[in-house]
Amino acid sequence: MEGFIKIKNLIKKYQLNNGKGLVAVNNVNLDIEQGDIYGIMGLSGAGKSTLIRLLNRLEEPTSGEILVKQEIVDKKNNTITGYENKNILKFNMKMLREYRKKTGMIFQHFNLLNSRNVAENVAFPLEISKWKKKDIEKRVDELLEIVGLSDKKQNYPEQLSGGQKQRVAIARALANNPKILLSDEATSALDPRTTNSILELLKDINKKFGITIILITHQMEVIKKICNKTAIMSDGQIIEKGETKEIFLNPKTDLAKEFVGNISHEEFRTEEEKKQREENNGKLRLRLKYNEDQVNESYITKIIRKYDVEVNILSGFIDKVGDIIVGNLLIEISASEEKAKDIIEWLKENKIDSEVL
Ligand SMILES: Nc1ncnc2c1ncn2[C@@H]1O[C@H](COP(=O)(O)OP(=O)(O)OP(=O)(O)O)[C@@H](O)[C@H]1O
Repeated sequence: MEGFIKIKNLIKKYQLNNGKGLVAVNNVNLDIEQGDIYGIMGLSGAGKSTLIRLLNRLEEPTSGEILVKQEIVDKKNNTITGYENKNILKFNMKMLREYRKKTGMIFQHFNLLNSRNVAENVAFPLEISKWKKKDIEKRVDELLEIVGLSDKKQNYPEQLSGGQKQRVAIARALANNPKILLSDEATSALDPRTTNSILELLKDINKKFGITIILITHQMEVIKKICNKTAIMSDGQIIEKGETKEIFLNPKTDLAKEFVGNISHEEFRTEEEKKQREENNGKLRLRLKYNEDQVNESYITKIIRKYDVEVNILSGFIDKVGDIIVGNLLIEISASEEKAKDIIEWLKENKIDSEVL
């Protein structure tokens, strides 16, 4: 299904005490489909938290639209007769309350109520929704079963590990059968193994209940593990977005390249692609030096197009030797031996100094 959540030209400006303005979210456009696990990645201060808080109006935007697909219900028969996109920024308090019920949220520090035990924490949103006591008990049991904490019903938050606390928070977020789950750095306070188990749980919930998940993180590992789509945020703007696989295999911006750089992404390749890489007899590693006239020429793009190969740039810098500008690039090419020879020959023809490492 398309266009479940459409974020259009969204802007959030803060007025600072010194009188200056700060644009935390700067003209963001995103199209999130139903069933997506959409990851928003960025460095500290990029605007991720602000963006996610705008999605349930914990923050009010300065301008823009957030369109969310809503059911049109025939109240007489209580049947769904169709769907329409509604701008949640135009919702009155009653509509907003209904929307928030269907939009769960989890946080880095869990935000549990310490005076309530596990069952009472999970029951909390149901009490607010005025469920009957009997129904609450049944639903709480269901939810604790989903998150694997049935045996901790009577425990208090202080008796739980970080991972268990996050499971309680997830159960609570799911209580009203939400359609959307917002996750604000939900695994940032957890160790790697617990992180994995929470990510597995989120993936399960997404599959089983068809809940669309929007998660923000500063960990590319999190994106890689569960997100089918990714947006990279910098200085309030989305600078790159698309299928996670595409971003891992062909990052376009320097920031995305940096995020992806240190992480192996072999699993994004198909079996056929993997086999082909094996047949390629490994990789050719070259150090290229080129002069001022050649600096602006995109030789890497030319090599990729001409020889249909994959090139990884391992490092690169432009140096000034006296008045002469010298480019220095370390690259790795996945190519058969034959192709590798052709590439070296082609570099020679183009007077690019190459050294096989
Ligand atoms: N209430 C506020 N008043 C003023 N400025 C704010 C407010 N909230 C956030 N900002 C500023 O907006 C920018 C984006 O902050 P935000 O918390 O959204 O970034 P982030 O990507 O989530 O970073 P982090 O990962 O560190 O939380 C920052 O420069 C921050 O200082």
